Amino acid sequence: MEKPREWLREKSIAKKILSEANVIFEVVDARIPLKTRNKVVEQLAKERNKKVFIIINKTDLVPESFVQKAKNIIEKEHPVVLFSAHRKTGKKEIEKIIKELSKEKKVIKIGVLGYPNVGKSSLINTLKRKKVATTSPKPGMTRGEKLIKLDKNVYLIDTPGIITLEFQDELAIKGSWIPDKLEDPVDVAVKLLEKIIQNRPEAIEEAYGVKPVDDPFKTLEKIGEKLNYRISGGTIDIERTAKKILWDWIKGNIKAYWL
Ligand SMILES: Nc1nc2c(ncn2[C@@H]2O[C@H](COP(=O)(O)OP(=O)(O)OP(=O)(O)O)[C@@H](O)[C@H]2O)c(=O)[nH]1
Repeated sequence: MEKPREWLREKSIAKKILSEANVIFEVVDARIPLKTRNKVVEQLAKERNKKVFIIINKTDLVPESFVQKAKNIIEKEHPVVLFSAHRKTGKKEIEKIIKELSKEKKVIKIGVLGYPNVGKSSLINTLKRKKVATTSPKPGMTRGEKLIKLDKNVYLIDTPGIITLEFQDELAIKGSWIPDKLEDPVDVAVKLLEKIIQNRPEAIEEAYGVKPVDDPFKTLEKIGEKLNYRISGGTIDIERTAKKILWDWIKGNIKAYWL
């Protein structure tokens, strides 16, 4: 099958970074830590013998026991750091890793990779102690790669999110696709609600004050009703409700998580 040009461009960015970097920090989202691991990036790193550290970011959004479970699974393959750019936890551990790495080589270049919106720029800004990378809840805000000097002989390579060949729907559920650009936001919001209902239904009640029902579409309607999103004639504006739910998910306003 012919690959879309976008995919080839991304894969070539990933390849370039993997050849330039001595080591990779792959950032994942603590709410969906296994789903936001990028298999293409990890495979490319393996082929090039580059060590991968998995930085589980946004740990402030999930319980400690959940993230510990994810850590135990991922640690079978790669070293893991539990991190929160918002709370600045895990920073010392990462600095220790960087210190160790710089003992092995004269110049260290760390490629920071991961899906859009997982917090790559936030990680870089935390390590740099000031804002050098643009952060935004809008996925895909980092454009082009950037070399950031962290210390004498230590550099970070900031990158745009690597998503490779995936469907928009799956990306949106990973928080990596702008809801307004989806062809069918209602369908995606229903899939997301289904996941939330399966894994942590109380997150819906916490976010919207609405008790979820087994049927995710009915739950979406109930949320729209509660938000009072209506179109002329008074019927629920399903599409607006769907986009609101997807944005809330991206922004971390819905406290659900799964492996
Ligand atoms: N709750 C929480 N939110 C975070 C954390 N780190 C980042 N975020 C939020 O996640 C969103 C994305 O963060 P960025 O640092 O811009 O993510 P990125 O991976 O560089 O994004 P792209 O530029 O789209 O590739 C922003 O709204 C951040 O405020 C964290 O530790 N906890």
